[in-house]
This record gives sequence, C-alpha cells and structure tokens, in this order.
Amino acid sequence: MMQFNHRKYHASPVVHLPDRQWPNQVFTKAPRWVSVDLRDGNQALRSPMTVTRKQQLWQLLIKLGFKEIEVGFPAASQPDYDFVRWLIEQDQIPADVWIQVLTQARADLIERTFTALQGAPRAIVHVYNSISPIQRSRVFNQDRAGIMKLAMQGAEWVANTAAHYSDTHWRFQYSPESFSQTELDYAVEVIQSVLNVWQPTSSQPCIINLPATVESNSPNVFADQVEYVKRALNHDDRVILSIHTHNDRGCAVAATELALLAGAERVEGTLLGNGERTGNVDIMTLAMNLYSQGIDPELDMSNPDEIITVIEDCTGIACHPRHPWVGELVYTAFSGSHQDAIRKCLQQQTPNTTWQVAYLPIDPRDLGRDYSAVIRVNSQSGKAGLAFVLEREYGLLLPRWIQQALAPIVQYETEQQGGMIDAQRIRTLFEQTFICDQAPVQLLGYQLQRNGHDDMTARLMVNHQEIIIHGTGSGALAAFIAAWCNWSGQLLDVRDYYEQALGAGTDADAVAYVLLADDANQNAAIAGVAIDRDTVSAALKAVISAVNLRQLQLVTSD
Ligand SMILES: CC(=O)SCCNC(=O)CCNC(=O)[C@H](O)C(C)(C)COP(=O)(O)OP(=O)(O)OC[C@H]1O[C@@H](n2cnc3c(N)ncnc32)[C@H](O)[C@@H]1OP(=O)(O)O
Ligand SMILES: CC(C)C(=O)C(=O)O
Repeated sequence: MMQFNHRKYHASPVVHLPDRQWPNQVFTKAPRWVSVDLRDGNQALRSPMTVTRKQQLWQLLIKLGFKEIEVGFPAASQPDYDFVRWLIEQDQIPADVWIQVLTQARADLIERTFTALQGAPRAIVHVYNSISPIQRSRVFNQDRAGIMKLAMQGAEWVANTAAHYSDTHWRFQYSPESFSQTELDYAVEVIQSVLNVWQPTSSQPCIINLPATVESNSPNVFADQVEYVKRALNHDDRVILSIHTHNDRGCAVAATELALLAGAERVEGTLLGNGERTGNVDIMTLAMNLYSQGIDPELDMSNPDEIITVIEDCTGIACHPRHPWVGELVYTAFSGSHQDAIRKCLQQQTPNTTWQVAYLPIDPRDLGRDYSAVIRVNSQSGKAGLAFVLEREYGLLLPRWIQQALAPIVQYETEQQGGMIDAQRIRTLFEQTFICDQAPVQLLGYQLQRNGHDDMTARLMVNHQEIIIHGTGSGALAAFIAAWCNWSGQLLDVRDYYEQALGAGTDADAVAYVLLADDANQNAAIAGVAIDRDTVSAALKAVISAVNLRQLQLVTSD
C-alpha cells in the first residue's frame, strides 16, 4: 500500500522576530571549534571505536588544533571510560586543550562520569536532557515542570559532585536536547533555571549548547531560534553560546553558519560530518568556507588526505569523492570549456596575489592537491584539456592548430575506451599523429651558409636512397623548404611555425611545430612536429614530419 503522504507532517514553526539582526551580520573570525568525533554514541558507528582507534583520532584532533574535544560518554561504555583514563593517566592532554565528557541528567551516570575524570587538569562536564513536546509527553511522560526539574537536578548533581574534586578546573555545559523542536519561551525558561543553579561568572563562565538534535527546520528558522535565546538571556560573557547541529535536511552547514551570524560563538561538529543518521555538521567544510573567504579558520586543514585516512580508518565510513573542499574529485574538471577557462586563468595567476581562477574556488595546492588532479581528459574534454595535460606533464606547449587537430583524435580514443585517458597515452597519440621524421624521408645532415640570404644544402635519405638538395631563402626553414620543393616538385609554403625549448638550460631539447600549405593539393594544410637537441635540425625535421605525413596520407587515401 502507498505510504508516501506529506499530510503526516507539519511546517516549520515561525519565529516572531521582525527585527532579527543576523541577516545583516558578516563573518569576521572563526568560532570556537569543538570536535565530538570521539563520542561513539553520537558517531553511531556499526562498530564503536576501540581505545586504540580513539587514541589515533585524538592525536589527529590535537594536530589539527582543536582546543575543546568531547572525548566520550564515560558512563556509557568501558572503552569510553578507559579512553578518558588513558588521557589523564598518560598525561596526554596539552595545557591549552579542554576535554569534554557527556552525561545524561542522572545521578548514577554523573557520579561515574566524575570518577572517570579524576585527576584531569581541566574538563568540561556536559549534561543534557531532552525538552521538546514529543520527548516530554511520549518519552519522559512529564509535563513542562517535570522536565525543568530534571534539568535543574542534573545541573545540581553536576555542581555538587564537582565540588568533591577541587583539583580539577571544571567548566559546566548544559544542552537542552531537541531545542530546535521546542517552544522557545519554554526552552529559555529551562536554560535560565540551569543558569540559576550554576550561577556562572565572567571568570567562571558556563556553556549553553543549543542543539538541532534532529534538523527539522530550515536554516533561517534555526538562526532565528538562536538569536531569540541570545536576546532572552541578555547574553554576556558569563555564558558561552554554543550550537550542535545535525544534517537531517542536508542543511547543517547552512544552519550553523546562519546561527553563527545570529550570535553563536562555539560549534560542535565532526570531521567530514560523520554522526548519527545523516551526521553532525562537518567542521572541515565550515573551516574551509571561512578560509575561502580570507578568514583564518584556526584549524590546520592543509593535509586533508591525512584527515580522510584517519577518519576512514576509525569510522569505517568512506569520504565521498565529491565531499566539499576535500573529496578526491572536487578539483578535477572534465568538461572542455571548464578546462579551457581554468587553463587560461592559471596562466594569468601570479604568486601572492588574490586567487582568481574560474571553477576553482581555492588553490588546490593549499590542501596539498597538485594541479595534476585539476584537469583530466575524457570524452567531454576539448583541446584545452589535452593541451593542459601535455604542458603540465611534459612541458609541451602545443600551438592552437596542433591542439585543434589532436582534439578529435583524443576524443575518438576516449569514446572507444569509455573512460579517462592518461597523459602518457595523449603524448603517444600526439607523437603518432605529428612526428614522423625517419621515413620515407630522413634528414642525414645539413649545411647553412649565410650571405645576405640563407643557402641550405641538406643530405637526406629518401626511400633508402641518399640525395643532396639545395635551396635559398630567408632563414634556414625557408631555404630548406625551397630546397625540398626544388627537388620534389611539390609546392609547399609555411603557414605557421612555432618552436619552444623543452626544459631549461643549454642542453634542453627544442620542439618545432610547422604548419605547411600544400598548394598542389587544394591548399590543404599539413602539420609536422620534431624534437631535437639542435634548433635548426628540429625545424627541418618538423618539415620532414609534415612531408612524410603528407606522403602517408596520400598513400592512405589512394
Ligand atoms: C543527543 C544524544 O542523545 S547523543 C547520544 C548520547 N548517548 C551516548 O553517547 C551514549 C550511548 N549510550 C546510551 O545512551 C545508553 O542508553 C546509556 C548508557 C547512557 C544509558 O543506558 P540505560 O541506563 O540502560 O538506559 P536506556 O538507554 O535503556 O534508557 C534511557 C533511560 O534514561 C532516561 N534518559 C534518557 N536521556 C536522559 C537524560 N538526558 N537525562 C535523564 N534521563 C534520561 C530515559 O527516560 C530512560 O529512562 P527509563 O529507564 O526510566 O525509561
Ligand atoms: C547532547 C546533545 C548536544 C546532542 O548530542 C544532540 O542533541 O544531538
């Protein structure tokens, strides 16, 4: 039976905030980042992490620069507990890092949480209870007053138990779970009642963490909710306003960004956005979004491949190749016109200037990706793509007419293969198509005399017979073509010529590209290329390549 029925659901609540300020705000700095990657209950992994895995992930988080790290729910499982003990007993917590642990508002769990934290230099104890109407009525079977009492009890248990462990510098955090699905006036009452218990000060602030436990509203509604709470609490430095977003609607990044504009100062999330159901907000994406706007993200994201490897190892969840900023394919262009635009922009991009490259929002090298990943050639690519690849891999600077002639040959190959073509194969096709300087005609040697004009004498092998040819012209190339035409009776003209050095220094090879008009053959043009140590030899051999290819074409077309 058909179940698909939108009438089962209702629209997002409207927050009455006509003078909302968040749409006028801009980003100026990074928020306080909190990693919740180590909390297994939140990661929702098929196989929760072992202590060894947690240690591996911890090292990564420290390396990236996180200063607040939720290390688990020590009362929930032995590995969570053991990991917290390892951190403390093995003195693993740097002096500027706060560990955070989660607990429900239950006396026994709070007791065990503090036992796990014994000896910690500093720690955030994060207590939560759910407050939405559904949770109140259907899960906890409590009215508003009952749920508020639970929150206050939790806050009291935390404060009272902490008092027994005075060697640790404590910070308290409260999360009204399912906040974004709760009536706002009630959410504020609950938060206020917790604050009344904790009595935070500027020097001993506490954290109020507003979760979108299940993302059920559009990002603008979440921003309104955060701004509403901030105003209602007369927010000041006694409270650190934090958010914890999930990605059920695929909007966690947007919701987090708007909530930051609305006054949140701290973000809980995970690397690559792992987490329950569709995940938590992805801190890598948030950080890179700031970075790409010229703002220091205060996290070192410069080696995403290392991050991806560790996260994949620890979670068993693969990173999507199109994951924002860091996926394997996000700096790769297959489409011909995009390749053309990228190539042109990169040619004009000078070091240490503002990045202005079409289709590449940041410089891939910032993330340790090189340009080899930027352009790949398949059947959707055009001449610019193959030119980019040959230039990048081999330093070959193909003139436009060579690119135009080579593109259909490469495209045919990719269509036949049905996939990507690598640089090596493109070079082979290029050489097979344009370099043909050994037979039937081959250059054995030449002499050039300059007497106002250039006299060329060249020794050739033609169909296994040695011949000598003479010609005069302006420059070696013209003189050689004149010599060839004198001998062969062909009518060839230089339509275009280009040469380049392959590499740097005096022993660099020269590459010559020549385009000849064949006057006897309806002015058809034929291209030839040659590579040689000697620049003049390269030019002459390029003509020979064109001549040989013409012969071959004539033979083939017979
Ligand atoms: C937002 C999030 O929840 S993120 C995920 C958080 N959780 C974790 O990370 C750890 C995962 N493990 C768990 O959650 C486990 O359920 C445990 C270890 C915490 C508790 O296990 P148990 O004591 O066996 O309880 P169980 O989960 O079966 O039942 C939950 C009980 O706690 C109550 N409860 C749930 N959340 C809270 C809370 N925040 N504060 C107080 N009581 C709570 C429930 O009402 C229920 O009470 P009941 O037994 O009277 O009906
Ligand atoms: C405990 C809270 C912050 C949480 O994880 C959630 O609501 O998703």
